[in-house]
Amino acid sequence: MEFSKGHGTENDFVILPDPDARLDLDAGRIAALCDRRRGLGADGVLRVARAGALVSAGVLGELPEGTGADDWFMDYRNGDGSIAEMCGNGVRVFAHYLTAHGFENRREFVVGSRAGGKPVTVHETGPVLGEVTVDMGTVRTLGESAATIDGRVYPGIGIDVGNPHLACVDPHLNETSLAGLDLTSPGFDPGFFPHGVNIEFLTPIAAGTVHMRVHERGVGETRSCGTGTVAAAAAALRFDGASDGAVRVQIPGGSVEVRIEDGRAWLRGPSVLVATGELDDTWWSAPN
Ligand SMILES: N[C@@H](CCC[C@H](N)C(=O)O)C(=O)O
Repeated sequence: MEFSKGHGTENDFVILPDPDARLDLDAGRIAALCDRRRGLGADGVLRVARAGALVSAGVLGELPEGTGADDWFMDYRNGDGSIAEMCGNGVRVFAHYLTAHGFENRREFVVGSRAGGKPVTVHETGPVLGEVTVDMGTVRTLGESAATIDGRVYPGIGIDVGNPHLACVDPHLNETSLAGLDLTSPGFDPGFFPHGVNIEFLTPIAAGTVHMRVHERGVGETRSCGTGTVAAAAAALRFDGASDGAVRVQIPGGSVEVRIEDGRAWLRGPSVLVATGELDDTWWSAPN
């Protein structure tokens, strides 16, 4: 069974080409595959399948908005095996993979996701390096909430980018103090976020840039989160009393550019394809 491995600003994924949606991606298998000791190791899995095939296989109940049956669908799974609606870094890596591996000849096309079809523009696509812009769609503000770390409260704003985020802009944070935060298990209000939440901690905008770290639902702290960078940019602009603008978001794994206009966001950043190989079928049928 073929796999590839790739990352977007060090948010890493195992990519499973499965155009006809034949694979059984149960949570135990995904968790074993993503485990950094007993599996290949990754923050998540991207299954590459036709949207129509996923509907026929019963993985999707119906075609998501803006997605055609022949569109490629990013069937995203978190490292713990849970399903998430969207992954911003994942879409960039997915689009790069499709073009670099001959699944797609166009440079502009739609990638299906559970949060709807996401138009992409592939600026560069080499065997290793890619650069992609994703039209992330609507950024929806959910209201004020807060995260806690070691009893300290970080006020934040709930933001829906297809998946849920709590973006906490703290004017007392700088790059150094941000690096010192313990993001093992930040607290949040489960009444506000009944399905869990991705939590971003960030500095205000200075010279067009924010510094951000993230704790992802279903994974833990990651080196980057694309949807999280969009939520962070929206929260940072709002902190400055603005709604539109371009923000460079610096994360531990690199940096990306987010542009927000009239409540819609675009995410531009790199993608790296690291390896392609074969998973052992015996291991896949009973991972241990
Ligand atoms: N890393 C992703 C987000 C993946 C999903 C997230 N953990 C969730 O459960 O919502 C990104 O780049 O956006």
